[in-house]
Amino acid sequence: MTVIVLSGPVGAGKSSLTSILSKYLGTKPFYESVDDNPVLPLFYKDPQKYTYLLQLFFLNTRFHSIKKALSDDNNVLDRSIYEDSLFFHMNADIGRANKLEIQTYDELLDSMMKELDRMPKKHPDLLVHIHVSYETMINRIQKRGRSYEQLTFDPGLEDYYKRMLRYYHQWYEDYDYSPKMVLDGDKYDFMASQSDREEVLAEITAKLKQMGKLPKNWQAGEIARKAIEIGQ
Ligand SMILES: Nc1ncnc2c1ncn2[C@@H]1O[C@H](COP(=O)(O)OP(=O)(O)O)[C@@H](O)[C@H]1O
Ligand SMILES: Nc1nc2c(ncn2[C@H]2C[C@H](O)[C@@H](COP(=O)(O)O)O2)c(=O)[nH]1
Repeated sequence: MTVIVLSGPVGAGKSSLTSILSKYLGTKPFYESVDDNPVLPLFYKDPQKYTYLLQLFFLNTRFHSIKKALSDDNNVLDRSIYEDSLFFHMNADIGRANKLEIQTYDELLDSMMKELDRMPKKHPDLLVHIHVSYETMINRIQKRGRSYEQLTFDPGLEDYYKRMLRYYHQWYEDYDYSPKMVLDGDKYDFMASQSDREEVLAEITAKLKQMGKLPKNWQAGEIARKAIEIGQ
């Protein structure tokens, strides 16, 4: 049973790579709740008011999806539960949560993590972090086109995203729940370039192999190769 979690800031390419990687490995993808998240647009409109509610919403949905993912055989998750805390504390640091909310959130997260002790496994086998520069992040956010994430919607998002990149830098340095690896999200265009896509997948499978987490005779067969052809 191998659980892979992707991490990275907004627009890094987590959802896209979750889809590609899960098809390639023949495993199940688990996505975070975005389009069906009623609080997300409210948060971007009025972060002061909705930070706490959004965080509870994400924690709740992520917890359910993690519980499912950790009891399944093999799967790939788009974002880790550890990043929830990064987001909440980043927002709290800019004054969007009060002391009581911070304390309640931290205690709730702690209880939920303890609850995961009862699962067949608590942490992923591998964290794949996608590193991107500010320029790449903004280009990808524009390309995806969710209106409330655009700088034109709120110019204050420039500071928010730059802060996010700094917090992520430190977060990745400190992360030690599982083996980890970083991909250069600026360098690889795994959406448009077939060779970039194959290189990224080769990096990940090499790491899994080195960890003994790839079935011994696993190699990309015809089905896997077909699944990762651009345009599939
Ligand atoms: N490596 C990449 N190269 C070029 N475009 C990418 C890359 N990764 C993602 N994209 C594009 O950037 C946008 C955001 O990607 P997405 O996977 O939704 O990011 P995330 O889930 O990390 O927020 C999408 O339009 C996607 O097609
Ligand atoms: N305030 C928070 N926002 C979060 C959290 N998790 C995700 N998000 C936001 C960021 C994006 O606008 C959107 C989807 O994230 P992607 O990185 O997949 O684009 O949701 C959170 O915990 N707190």
